[in-house]
Amino acid sequence: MGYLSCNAESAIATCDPHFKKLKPPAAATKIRHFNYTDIVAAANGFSPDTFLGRGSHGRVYRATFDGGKLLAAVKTTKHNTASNIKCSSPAENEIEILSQVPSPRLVNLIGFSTDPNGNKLIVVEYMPNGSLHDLLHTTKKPPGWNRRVRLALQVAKAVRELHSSNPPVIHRDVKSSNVLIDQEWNARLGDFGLALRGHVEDVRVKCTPPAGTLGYLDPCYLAPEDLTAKSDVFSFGILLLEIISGRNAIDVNYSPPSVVDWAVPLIKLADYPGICDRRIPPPPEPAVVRLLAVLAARCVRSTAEKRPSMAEVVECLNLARKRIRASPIWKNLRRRVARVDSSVPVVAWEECDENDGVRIGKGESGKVSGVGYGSEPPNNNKVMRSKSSGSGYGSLRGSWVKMQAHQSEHGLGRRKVKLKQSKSMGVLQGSVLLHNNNNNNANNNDVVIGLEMGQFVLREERMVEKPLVN
Ligand SMILES: Nc1ncnc2c1ncn2[C@@H]1O[C@H](COP(=O)(O)OP(=O)(O)OP(=O)(O)O)[C@@H](O)[C@H]1O
Repeated sequence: MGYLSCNAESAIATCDPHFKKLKPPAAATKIRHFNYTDIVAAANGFSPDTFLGRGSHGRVYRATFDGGKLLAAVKTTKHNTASNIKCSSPAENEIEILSQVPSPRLVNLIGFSTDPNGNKLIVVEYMPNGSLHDLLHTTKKPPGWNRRVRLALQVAKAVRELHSSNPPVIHRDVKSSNVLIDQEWNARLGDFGLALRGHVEDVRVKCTPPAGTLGYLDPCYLAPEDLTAKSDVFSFGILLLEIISGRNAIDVNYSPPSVVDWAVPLIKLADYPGICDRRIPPPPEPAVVRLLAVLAARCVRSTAEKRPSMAEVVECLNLARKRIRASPIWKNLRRRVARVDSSVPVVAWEECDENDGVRIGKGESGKVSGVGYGSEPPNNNKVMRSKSSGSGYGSLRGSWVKMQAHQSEHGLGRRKVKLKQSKSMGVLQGSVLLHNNNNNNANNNDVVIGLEMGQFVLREERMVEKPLVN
């Protein structure tokens, strides 16, 4: 019983079994300075068969170094001439930050190079299973709840690690396309082009204009001095809503298009099934969705100070994960799998779930291809494809933000949509107690989530019958 809080900020290495399984990052070793000609050869002359994708700063290619021993991703970049502010380019920034905070939770830096035009090339660890965006929005078989919670937890731990490093790192671009999936299907946070390392009072942090991706950008972050770690918490909240609902941060197939404006009112009404991804069966424990939904709503609250810290977010997600794994269905599944093949270590199977076996369709170029959805969005227009396009830049009160437009094939054919900034609706009024909808499932350990005046309060306690009092 009691409010959730986390005092385990520095306990990653000792308390987290997942961490122990992770290999030490390549970046823990020396950062390499590659010859440009070696990079060209390793990426097969930047041919289409090595092309992985395109971002707002350039193209990404698969490259093989050291006689086939090292598989990496090479990010080509161009200096952003649109900005008249004297600062390092996103590529230089990424190299600087990633070389200082190697972690098995991040897409680590292996090395860098410079092309004949002076543009930087960044060599990072290769992530063979695409991005979380691909996994959520373009796979035939979207991930189930266990996998979703596990991925959310891994991202949360990555952001917590950044925030607790000294000096802290604020990522500023937490979003599903910047979460890549490694060989063991672990989530890794990448793309540090916009990240800032330093204390809030540091000159560099104070002088850097706001930046981020529309749809994920904290509405409180309008001037350099507004930046705090809570801006990453907001973006993580959007990501969590995306993970719960399977819909994009901004999606014109929904009304309202912003996931915050759409989901938070439903969460206020305790309509948790209403925000769940309809392509997958409901979670074995209904309380898990409540926990996730309320956590996401707390993260996107309009008052930054009232949002939880990433340490608290990790604590909540740990609780959600434990509840899924403690459910009878999940225990049965593990027991049955262990019986079928006793030679397979249970730990390996624990990472799978009811929707495992996700395969990402690859086009000729090796880029993940779009696949039709198995269910319909609320407006009953069948979405055949919902895919993040390359980002452009737009001006938001004098600052530069990436605009992540979502193209949709929607009866009228493909169209590009100009997006509006998403607004937070995190502040709640009124006092209400949200009971478990399915009383048959109630037991002494049920999670009861209370909504109190103006704020979400998350408690784990025994089932109670009367409303919470302030
Ligand atoms: N380390 C990597 N391993 C494998 N694929 C990668 C890697 N890094 C990026 N990609 C792929 O390359 C594509 C472009 O990535 P990039 O990070 O440049 O842009 P983005 O995150 O999609 O968009 P933005 O630049 O707006 O943040 C993505 O589709 C991503 O899946």
